[in-house]
Amino acid sequence: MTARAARAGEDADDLDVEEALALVKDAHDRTAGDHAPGGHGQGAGTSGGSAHRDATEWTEARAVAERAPRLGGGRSTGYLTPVAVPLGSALGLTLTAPLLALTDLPSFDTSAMDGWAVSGPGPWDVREKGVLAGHSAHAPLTDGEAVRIATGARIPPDTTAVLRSEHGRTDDKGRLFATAETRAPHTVSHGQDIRPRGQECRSGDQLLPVGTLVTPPVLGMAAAAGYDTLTVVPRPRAAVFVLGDELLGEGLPHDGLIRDALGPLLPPWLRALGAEVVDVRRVGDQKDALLKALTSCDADVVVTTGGTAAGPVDHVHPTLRRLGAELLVDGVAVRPGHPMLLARIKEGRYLVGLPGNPLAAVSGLVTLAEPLLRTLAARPAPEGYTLPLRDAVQGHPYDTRLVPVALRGDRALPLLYNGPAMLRGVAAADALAVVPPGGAKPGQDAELLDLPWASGGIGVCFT
Ligand SMILES: Nc1nc2c(c(=O)[nH]1)N[C@H]1C(S)=C(S)[C@@H](COP(=O)(O)OP(=O)(O)OC[C@H]3O[C@@H](n4cnc5c(N)ncnc54)[C@H](O)[C@@H]3O)O[C@H]1N2
Ligand code: MOO
Repeated sequence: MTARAARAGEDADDLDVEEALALVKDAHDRTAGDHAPGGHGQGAGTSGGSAHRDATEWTEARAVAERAPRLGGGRSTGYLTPVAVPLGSALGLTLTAPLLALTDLPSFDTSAMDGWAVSGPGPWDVREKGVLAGHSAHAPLTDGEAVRIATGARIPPDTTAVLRSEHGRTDDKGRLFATAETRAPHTVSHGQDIRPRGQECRSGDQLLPVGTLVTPPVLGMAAAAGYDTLTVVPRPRAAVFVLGDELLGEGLPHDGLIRDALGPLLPPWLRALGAEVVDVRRVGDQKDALLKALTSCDADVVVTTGGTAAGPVDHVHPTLRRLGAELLVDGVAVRPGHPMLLARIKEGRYLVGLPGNPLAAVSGLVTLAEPLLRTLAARPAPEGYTLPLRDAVQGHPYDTRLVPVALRGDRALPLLYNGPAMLRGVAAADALAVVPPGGAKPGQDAELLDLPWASGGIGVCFT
């Protein structure tokens, strides 16, 4: 680390979130549509020349990606073949069968409190040996008898109620009395503090419907109801191929070479979208390199970065042609990211081609990879929502713009440094705002796409 980097690290320790945001949010007289102080180049919202001639409209592109697995032969549901997995591996997956109770819950009459199981009205003679949770049946109580009982313990037959420990006292002869706190001393209401068998469910009851996302409480519910495994849609297997000979895996940029920003960004983001990342590779710019990489990979979804345009070493389109792949989306009317593409390589195998510019790649990820993976994994669609934008956002004349925003109270604050080659804005963002062609005025409602970790949802499984 250089002295300067070390100093920056020290400074960063002192920054709170607001200060960090001040580095990327609107300040002074810049409009939120600017990409950077003095920003030009890097393609303003209107950059990139004229719209791609056959570009698919942004909403339609997402719909095509979502539908693709349902239409490509194979399973009409679109999702992958369900498997039974141990509870410990099911978090974030979707149930393909309703969760039916395998037992009554509680499965026996249970004490809800620590105290005494009593039979009939008090006072009661207390039996010597108490009842602890996890022990099997005890002898029935006789009228006027009590036994010490723990929360969760099985109720002895002929118990009429449980008297909480703080509501009873024993005299020196070991006789138990209900104290004044029970309002009507000597009596406890029938069934008090007993959880009857089947109170929550009977064996066979439907606890959760098909399509439920497995969350931590679902895992707990399934375990309580007797499950060791759950039948779920497995995670789609994704591979990441990072194209470009100009990319470095470590160190500082030099001699026209730059750091690969997408190799570190994509795998955890794909995991947050529900994928299992099975392969991350750098693929060189030689003519056959991508073809070779694709033919040696059996992932459900291959995500490539770079090489989508028409430059001399942009191999994605020619390789797809050589493979006889079906192009489902070839360019989207969105900025950044318009050269993104989606192809079906063969039945059940997809390629999402992300542009090389890093924010353009993020745009392709949320536009094409997210809905595709969602259908393959049978995950529920995120709830759409809108918030008013705090500031105006410059629009593209024809294309939708995706602009990093920070959520502050009930407003979305557009962030600077949102040019296609920049990650500085999105690195501080909570969501991407969908800005329609022509732009948005201050206070105008914008649709927001939460970044998968920002909502604190189940997407936060990076493992
Ligand atoms: N004549 C035209 N040129 C370009 C157009 C166009 O319409 N006509 N579109 C521009 C737009 S918009 C984009 S986006 C890019 C897409 O290009 P590619 O997908 O072919 O990507 P590359 O050329 O390989 O790279 C573009 C840019 O991004 C950098 N890059 C690539 N990979 C990474 C990475 N893993 N980490 C960091 N940076 C990366 C690369 O060095 C380039 O600077 O095309 C425009 N050109
Ligand atoms: O405008 Mo490009 O699609 O840089 O992202």
